[in-house]
Amino acid sequence: MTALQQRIGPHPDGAHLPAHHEQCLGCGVDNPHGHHLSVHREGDLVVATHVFDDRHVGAPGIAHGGAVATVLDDLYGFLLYLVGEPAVTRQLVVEYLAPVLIGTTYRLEARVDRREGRKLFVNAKVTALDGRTAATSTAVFVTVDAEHFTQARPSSAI
Ligand SMILES: CCCCCCCCCC(=O)SCCNC(=O)CCNC(=O)[C@H](O)C(C)(C)COP(=O)(O)OP(=O)(O)OC[C@H]1O[C@@H](n2cnc3c(N)ncnc32)[C@H](O)[C@@H]1OP(=O)(O)O
Repeated sequence: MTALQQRIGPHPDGAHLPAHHEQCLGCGVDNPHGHHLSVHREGDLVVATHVFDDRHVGAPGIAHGGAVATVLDDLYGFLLYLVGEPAVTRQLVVEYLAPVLIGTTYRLEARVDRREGRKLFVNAKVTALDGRTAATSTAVFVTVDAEHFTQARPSSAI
């Protein structure tokens, strides 16, 4: 079994989900520039509790929109563990409803809305602990085979 197949699971409800790989910008524990996203499964949802820090600032005190998009994109990448197949982002849409504040705790959650062939239509939201939604998102992911991930470095495997 490859490392990718092992990561894909299955994973039971409540389980902590493995990072995509150690250097992943969203979730890799060894990436010093990364968000170190920690994600678990809640039924059909993938969920993270997350705090943006000073490395991800845009306007003073406010997370950069690209950083928020990065984290949402990576969170979607955990849905592949529920789907049971690797998939990659084809389209990512973010609605920034309110500033996402540096040093503030947010709940991030994502789910698969529907599947049509290889296309996964997914959605997500970023909610402050007082219940206010700071961002919503939709995306289209497309399932791929394992060879997709060896295009850049044929000898590498994830
Ligand atoms: C452990 C695994 C690691 C996972 C890491 C996750 C990290 C977080 C997520 C990411 O950051 S992924 C990185 C960013 N994304 C990419 O690098 C993907 C780059 N794009 C591609 O490689 C190709 O475009 C892709 C593999 C996604 C699709 O190419 P294909 O040639 O295989 O498919 P095609 O272009 O025919 O499109 C597939 C289907 O999607 C449809 N489609 C494309 N864009 C669409 C769109 N915007 N909305 C709706 N449908 C869309 C398209 O019409 C078609 O529908 P049909 O199958 O019904 O014909």
